[in-house]
Amino acid sequence: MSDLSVILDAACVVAGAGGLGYAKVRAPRVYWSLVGLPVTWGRFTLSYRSTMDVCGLTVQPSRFRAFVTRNVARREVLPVPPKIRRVRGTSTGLRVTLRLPAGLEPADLMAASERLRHAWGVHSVTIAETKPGYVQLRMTGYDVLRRVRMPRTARPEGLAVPVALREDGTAFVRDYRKVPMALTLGANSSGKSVYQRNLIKGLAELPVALVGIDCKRGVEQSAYAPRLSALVTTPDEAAALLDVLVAEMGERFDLLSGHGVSDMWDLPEELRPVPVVVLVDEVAELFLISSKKDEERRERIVTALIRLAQMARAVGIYLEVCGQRFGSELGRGATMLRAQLTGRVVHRVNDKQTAEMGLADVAPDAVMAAGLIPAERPGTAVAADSSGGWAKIRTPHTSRAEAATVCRRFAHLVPALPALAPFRPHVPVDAPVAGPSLVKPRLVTD
Ligand SMILES: Nc1ncnc2c1ncn2[C@@H]1O[C@H](COP(=O)(O)OP(=O)(O)OP(=O)(O)O)[C@@H](O)[C@H]1O
Repeated sequence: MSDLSVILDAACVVAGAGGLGYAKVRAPRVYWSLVGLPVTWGRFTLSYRSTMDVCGLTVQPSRFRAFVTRNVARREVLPVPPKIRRVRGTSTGLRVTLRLPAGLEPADLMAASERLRHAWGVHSVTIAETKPGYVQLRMTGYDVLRRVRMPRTARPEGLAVPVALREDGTAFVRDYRKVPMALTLGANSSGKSVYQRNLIKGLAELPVALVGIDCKRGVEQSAYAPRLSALVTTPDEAAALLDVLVAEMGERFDLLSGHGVSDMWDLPEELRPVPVVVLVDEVAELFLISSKKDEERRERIVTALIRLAQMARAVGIYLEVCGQRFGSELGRGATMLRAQLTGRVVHRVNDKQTAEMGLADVAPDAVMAAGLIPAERPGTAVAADSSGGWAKIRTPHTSRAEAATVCRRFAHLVPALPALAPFRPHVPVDAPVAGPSLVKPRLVTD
């Protein structure tokens, strides 16, 4: 009898260990919550002081503090690490808020993040400054970018769309009011279209006008036609549409000056024009020319894009440009336009120059990270902006059909914008959701 119970106990232990091993590989979230989090929390609590000490993240307390707390001279008190303000476990890692003592700055912790990662046995440690004097250590227990699951709280709101997951387990949010103009670069099959799909899926439920410029004959964006205020699929149509957008920008500036304000968001809500997001797929198609006649069109397009990129933020017109490369080889105006697109997302690239085109001017440290994105991880990218900060991100896998379904669901949100009416794509009432040539763009020219 006792032999049997021993065997049963052993079987339970083996099954339990096997289950945990399986969970570690197949369900890392579950494994982290059951095993990783308590173990890491314990390890962190027990070794915090000594780890910070060996990593050089302690400072001698001030004379006043030494006297008040210990009633001894400053030199007799041990150096102190940053004060722990809060420790919080999440489904992907551990967040620790620290109050920095005088003499330490966020950069000191950033420089030590690799050492902290090893000390606490976690997948990654990133440091974010939350407010002056405070930082958050964001530890992840496992590789959250292997299978992307967006945080439940990440919802589109205002003009901000959570579009991908960062390496530290938080959502990467594309916020048009903070970064109005952006450029997405990447090699073939690196995940640019999926990035734009996630963006469109989020934008579709917000009160914005969406404008598509897809010179690959609309193969990607035609599926989103029900939610688009305008869609053009050839460079000629794009030139006409961009002229209209520049005229719209002028009218909106007249409105601002009539009300004595310099930004659309300062207008009373009832007077505020609807924000417009212009999504340009494969921007090189707009720059390339094959004849003398094309040259004039190219000039028109480039001038309009530069004017919009330089000024349209204040009147709520935003550019989201996507392409494989975007450098001086595209001709006059390309680098000038690129400089205005300060939000950058660079997917896997074929050469270092492309990574430099996308990142060197805003976040030089990120260039190397973009060059290391593996081909077997499509959708992975480096996101940066002119603040100098950057993060590795990966989009959730969203199919074209999924994004198209969302666009149909929110088709009633297409705002009335008379200027764009001639470019409104015609959507057959009973059209299938994501057929390759779902809609015929309709362009009415005078
Ligand atoms: N986040 C992701 N997770 C998993 N698979 C992805 C992800 N993003 C993209 N993929 C896959 O990678 C492949 C290429 O993606 P996508 O079409 O977005 O690339 P692209 O850069 O737009 O390519 P192209 O320039 O050729 O149009 C697709 O099969 C897609 O399903």
